[in-house]
Amino acid sequence: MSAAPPDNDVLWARGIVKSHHGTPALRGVSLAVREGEVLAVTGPRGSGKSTLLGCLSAQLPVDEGEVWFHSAPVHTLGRTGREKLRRERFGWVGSEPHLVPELTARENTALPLLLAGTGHRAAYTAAAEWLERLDVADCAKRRPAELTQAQRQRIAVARALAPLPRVVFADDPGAPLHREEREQVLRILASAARSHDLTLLLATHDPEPAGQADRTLTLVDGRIAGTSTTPAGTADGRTAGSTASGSTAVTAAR
Ligand SMILES: Nc1ncnc2c1ncn2[C@@H]1O[C@H](COP(=O)(O)OP(=O)(O)OP(=O)(O)O)[C@@H](O)[C@H]1O
Repeated sequence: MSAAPPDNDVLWARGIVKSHHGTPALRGVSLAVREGEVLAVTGPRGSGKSTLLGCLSAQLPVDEGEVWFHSAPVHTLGRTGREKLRRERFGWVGSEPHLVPELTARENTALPLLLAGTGHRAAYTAAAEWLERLDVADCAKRRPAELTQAQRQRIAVARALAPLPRVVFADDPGAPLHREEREQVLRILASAARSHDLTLLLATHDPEPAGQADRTLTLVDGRIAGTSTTPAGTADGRTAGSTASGSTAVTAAR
């Protein structure tokens, strides 16, 4: 086993191999994610994006390789340790919002805070603030069935961000939305992560959201095929510094 990764890397992985029931999904992926970075993971359908986010977010155990969250070796944790890490440090936004149908938008947003032991008043105040930031404050008292898909997805983003996790994983969060809504949700997600100094990993098969990211990794067939960086201070889709990389993935990813 190697020593813990450098302090300024919030996530660090080396040689991740992962198969689903014999189907290879990741074939040796290495990367480092800096604290506060917005990292996009792109690639065609089936290239391994969801599996990579699953392994990095402690949802899926790796078959081979190492995953570190700061100085904690995630790859050695059992199921309980992985659940605790996810609950306390990570946030997740998927392509479906999966809200609790019986609860209002505000109650859904407050739920992870309440489960983590935050007091009722503080949890509901934070939930209201996040709904406001996500521009869905007027939905606070409505239940998911009364809302549009775009509103539900914004509430799922508010719910993920409200506990201020250290890392937010977003797996194709714009997938069910029309282009304009998708771009808005991704922009809000990226800017909320930046303003609260959260690290954001955003998986998508759509190359456009890469413009919101500091850096973009491209996966092809379970391997990192390239990485590109967005010039400092811009998040408008201009990219520079592309590399094609396989065996030098760690160097390229830093
Ligand atoms: N639960 C599963 N059971 C079997 N095979 C799976 C499972 N999940 C993923 N796979 C396979 O693993 C490979 C990588 O899938 P993954 O979902 O990680 O890719 P992806 O890039 O996220 O795809 P998409 O853009 O369609 O979401 C694919 O070949 C996929 O069919």
